[in-house]
Amino acid sequence: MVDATNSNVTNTPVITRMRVIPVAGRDSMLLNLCGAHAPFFTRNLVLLEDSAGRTGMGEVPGGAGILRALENVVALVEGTQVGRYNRTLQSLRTSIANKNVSGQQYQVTSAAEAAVLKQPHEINLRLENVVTAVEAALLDLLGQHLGVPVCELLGTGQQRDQVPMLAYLFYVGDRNKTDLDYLPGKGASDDWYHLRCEEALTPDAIADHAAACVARYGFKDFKLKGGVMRGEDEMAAVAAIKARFPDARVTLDPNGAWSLREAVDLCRGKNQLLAYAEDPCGPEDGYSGREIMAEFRRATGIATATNMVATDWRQMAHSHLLGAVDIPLADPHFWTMQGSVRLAQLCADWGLTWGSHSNNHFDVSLAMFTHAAAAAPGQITAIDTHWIWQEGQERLTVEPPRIIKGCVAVPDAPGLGIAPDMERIEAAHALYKQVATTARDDAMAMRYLVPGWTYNPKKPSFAKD
Ligand SMILES: O=C(O)[C@H](O)[C@@H](O)[C@H](O)[C@@H](O)C(=O)O
Ligand SMILES: [Mg+2]
Repeated sequence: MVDATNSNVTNTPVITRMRVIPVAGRDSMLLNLCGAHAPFFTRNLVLLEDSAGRTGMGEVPGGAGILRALENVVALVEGTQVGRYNRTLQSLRTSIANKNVSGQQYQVTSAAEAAVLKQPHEINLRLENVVTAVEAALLDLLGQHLGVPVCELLGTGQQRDQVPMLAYLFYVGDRNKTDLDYLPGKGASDDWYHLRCEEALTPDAIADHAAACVARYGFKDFKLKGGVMRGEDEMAAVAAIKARFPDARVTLDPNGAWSLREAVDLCRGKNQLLAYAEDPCGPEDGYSGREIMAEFRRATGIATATNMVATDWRQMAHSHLLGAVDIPLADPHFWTMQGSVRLAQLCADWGLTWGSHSNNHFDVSLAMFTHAAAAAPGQITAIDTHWIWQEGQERLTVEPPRIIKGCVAVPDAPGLGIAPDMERIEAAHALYKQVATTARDDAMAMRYLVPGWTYNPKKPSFAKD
């Protein structure tokens, strides 16, 4: 009898080398509930080489914990067959679960993570990040082997040719008040390249950012990161965007900083302004974030989105029973690419709308988002991407996907449709070695603007008392 597990009897290529490369890129002083982005962000890159001489790529959040976990699974990936990618991913899940990754330190970097850290889901998110890095690279290789784009290998295959993205706007702090190494935007060739480096704290400044983004990328959808100013001021900023682009879909995401009462007061009757509300409120008074979001939704009639209260299947089930969330933001980096598309299939059948959350990322992740969204059936909402803050100055691939008319065209090329630029990758790795601390720390930069500043999940970070 033939041993079907023997790699000699089937003919998909074998993984000959797995490289895990931590990389860093430059960022602006973006404000959020957790503080201000430092001048550098980090990511973990996985490069898989196979016996056919091809390279597959995957990118996930930075941080020492994920890096170490990825390094620990190299032996489980090398020597495996590309065609048996699910078996390989399953062996990763088992191995990581057995090693109990929760024992490692994981630092709060964002409100989303802060909420998650209070719960055991932290473990799942970490595990899925590790799995996704390898999954993306394996799917990239399988797609190249079969001659089809990755989206054809996900769910029921490619559903669209264009993936809508949103303009992810932030309040921006004044980098001149720090001695940190933020890049100046002066003299940049494009309005947006210049503006994204300059202070933006008023509704007008935010609307100027929106306009510069539209001019460069043609967006029709906007999201403002809130949890920074007073709720009224943030709603005024949304109104300012809407005044310039009346047909646009606009949302605001204070990362659960508002109380239920505040959120209802701010949003009730604002259906003309807000296309939906992203995590307007969160857990309070002994009620879970899902329960509070459900109450918000009933009280305002405004659709809700989240990357905080429905971040895995178990939370998703509770969320659905409560009627808490219309738009789960199923970021493939923590749902896995296959998991994110499975959730999209469920959304399509259950009358929900699929979307995706993001963090600062390079162009490999942009390709991963694009393929997951391309395979999402039914109606989707324009997906988050931080890429506009990096586009034009950062890249790890030869030719990054481009945002044109608010969309990324789904590549026809096999795999993820990207090719590594090894020079750029080495440079981003060198930068990492120069600047990386163990984890992202948004409080550090914020303390330049507000001495002694500390994180409070229920207090906008930059609002005057
Ligand atoms: O500051 C940021 O980049 C954001 O707040 C993210 O960290 C966050 O995860 C966000 O994208 C979100 O939607 O919650
Ligand atoms: Mg969010």
